[in-house]
Amino acid sequence: MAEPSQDSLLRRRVASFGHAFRGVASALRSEVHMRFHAVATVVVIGFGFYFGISRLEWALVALAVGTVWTAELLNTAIEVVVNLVSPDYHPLAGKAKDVASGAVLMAGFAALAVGLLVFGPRVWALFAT
Ligand SMILES: Nc1ncnc2c1ncn2[C@@H]1O[C@H](COP(=O)(O)OP(=O)(O)OP(=O)(O)O)[C@@H](O)[C@H]1O
Repeated sequence: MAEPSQDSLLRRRVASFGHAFRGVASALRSEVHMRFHAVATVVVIGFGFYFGISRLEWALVALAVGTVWTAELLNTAIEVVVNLVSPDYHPLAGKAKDVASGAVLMAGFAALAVGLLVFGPRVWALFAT
């Protein structure tokens, strides 16, 4: 069997990126929580520039933001699959959705901790002066 050419491998990679971005756009359209994360991300990036946070702090913020987006996207995917395979009530369907939501909650707590540690003292200093 002939090896796929470099050209067709590249085309497949580009197509995969297209599918992935379509997934993010689709989740943004259907999930109000995703839109909330998008707004929160813009606000956090704005805060980062405003307060001139360090390179390491940017890395922590990027990790926190990325983790929340990842958890929310996986939660959305799980919800969609559960609705597909179990449109009727089933305790396991409920458990799958609850556990997936739990992942978003945990990522949110971690992001909150990063936000408070990085921005908390700076915001506090603004009001204390
Ligand atoms: N098919 C089902 N069988 C049993 N319980 C379900 C089922 N669908 C939903 N549930 C229960 O209802 C809760 C909310 O489900 P729903 O599909 O409304 O998610 P959601 O509120 O849209 O989630 P999110 O807020 O993360 O978008 C679930 O976490 C689960 O406890």
